[in-house]
Amino acid sequence: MQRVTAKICGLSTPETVDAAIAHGASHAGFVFFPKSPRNLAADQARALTLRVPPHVGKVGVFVDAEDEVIDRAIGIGGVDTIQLHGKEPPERLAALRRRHPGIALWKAISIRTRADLDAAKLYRPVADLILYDAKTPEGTLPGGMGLRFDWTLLDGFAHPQRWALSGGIDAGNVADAAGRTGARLIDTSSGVESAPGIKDVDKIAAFLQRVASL
Ligand SMILES: O=C(O)c1ccccc1NCC(=O)[C@H](O)[C@H](O)COP(=O)(O)O
Repeated sequence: MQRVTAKICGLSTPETVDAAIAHGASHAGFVFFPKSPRNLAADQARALTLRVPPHVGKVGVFVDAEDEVIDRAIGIGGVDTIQLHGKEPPERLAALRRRHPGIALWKAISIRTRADLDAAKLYRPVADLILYDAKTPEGTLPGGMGLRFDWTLLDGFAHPQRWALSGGIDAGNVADAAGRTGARLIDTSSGVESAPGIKDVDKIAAFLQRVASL
C-alpha cells in the first residue's frame, strides 16, 4: 500500500520550514490570505520557499484571491501548487489552469454533512486533488481552525479523484485519521502549533515521525 505523506501548512519561519523538510514533509504550505495569522508578504514567502528542495511540493493557499495575488506568489519562484480554500467555482479553476499551465490545482471542500462531499464531483474535470477540510463557523477563517469533521462521512464514498484529508489533525490522532479514512496525504496546521499562527518545531517533528511510522 502507498505510504502516508504529509503537508505542513501555514509555515512562516525559516526554522519551521527547515523542520518540516528535515522530518520528511511531502508538501510545505504557505498562506496568502491577509485575514490569516499565517499570511505571508511576498518577500517573506520568497525567502521561505527558497529553502524548500525540489522534492517537496510548495503549496500556496488562497481564498477567493484575485489573479494578481496568485501571479505574485508564483512569480516569486516559489509556489508549484495552488490550493483554493474559498468559494471558487469550477470555472475559476479552469481559468487558472489556462493562466498557469503546469501548476497543480487543489480545491478544498468544506465538510459538515455527507451531502457536502458531493461538491467534490463538480471539481473532477478541473482539480488535480480535492482536500477535504472541516466546515468552519460563519465569519471565521475557512481553514486553519483546528476543527475536524466526522471522518465516518467518508465511509464508502467513491472519491472522484486524488484526495487529501485535513482539519484538526495532530500527532495524537493522525494514525486514526489515516487508518479510518484511508487518506494517503494528510494536511495539518493548528495541530503543529503552540498558538494560532505559531508553528512549533517539536510538534512538527513529532507529527512527521508519527506519519513516517504509519
Ligand atoms: O491556515 C490558515 O490560516 C488558512 C486560512 C484560510 C484558509 C485556509 C487556511 N489553511 C488551509 C490549510 O491547508 C490547513 O492546513 C487546513 O485548513 C487544516 O487546518 P487545521 O485544522 O488547523 O489543521
